Amino acid sequence: MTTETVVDTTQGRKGRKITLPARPEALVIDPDDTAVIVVDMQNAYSTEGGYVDIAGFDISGAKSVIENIRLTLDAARAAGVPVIYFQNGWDSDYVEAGGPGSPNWHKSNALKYMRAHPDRQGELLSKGGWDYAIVDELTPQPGDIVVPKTRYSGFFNSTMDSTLRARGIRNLIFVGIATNVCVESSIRDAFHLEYFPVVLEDATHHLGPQFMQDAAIYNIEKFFGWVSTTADFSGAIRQIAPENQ
Ligand SMILES: C/C(=C/NC(N)=O)C(=O)O
Repeated sequence: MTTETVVDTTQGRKGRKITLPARPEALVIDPDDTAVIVVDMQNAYSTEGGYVDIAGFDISGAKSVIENIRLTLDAARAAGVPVIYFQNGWDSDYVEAGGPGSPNWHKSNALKYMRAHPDRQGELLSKGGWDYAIVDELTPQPGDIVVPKTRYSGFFNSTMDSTLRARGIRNLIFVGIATNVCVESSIRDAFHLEYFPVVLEDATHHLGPQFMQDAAIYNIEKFFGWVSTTADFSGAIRQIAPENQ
């Protein structure tokens, strides 16, 4: 069992340092090496009438998560920390979704729903459509970066890794939906690509039973990263906001 109480991600490099309260250890991070990653905050996953709602998943917790993400993004932007959105979906012909030769064809609940309800064909997770759009409460702002993705992990078939490396970003603060699908998938790949992933547990929502949220947070804390909260991140990053200098 580790006896560390603080992990210094800066490894002694010069630069600004803030301490982010987190589990299993607090993290010392350089805000200039840090970005907030907003995972798939689209109508598809957060809004009544969107894909996961009509597919039968419970999204009743999404509204509070949207508010916590809004608070997180306000704090990040005020401190000059980059905000990067993942946006999940495919072209309107679903070529990017893969055909029957792709496991995605067989596992995607959106594709399966549209095959069972042909009148909805072309509506779910289709680029340019309402379901694919970022929710109104979290519209990307000037200077934010939007990275399209076509699978659960934002590090596959996307520009994400080069977008981060080009900016020297190594600490990734994850918020979004779903904790146990695209958030955890992206955190796992971030970890394997040598990033320091942190999830803000009260700014994420799961798909499925409550124990899936608990399991995903356990997995991240124990094996793939660190866990913090909206209040702890906002409080830590506020130290470097220009009005507080
Ligand atoms: C099941 C699912 C999850 N998406 C996500 N953003 O976690 C999907 O996209 O079909």
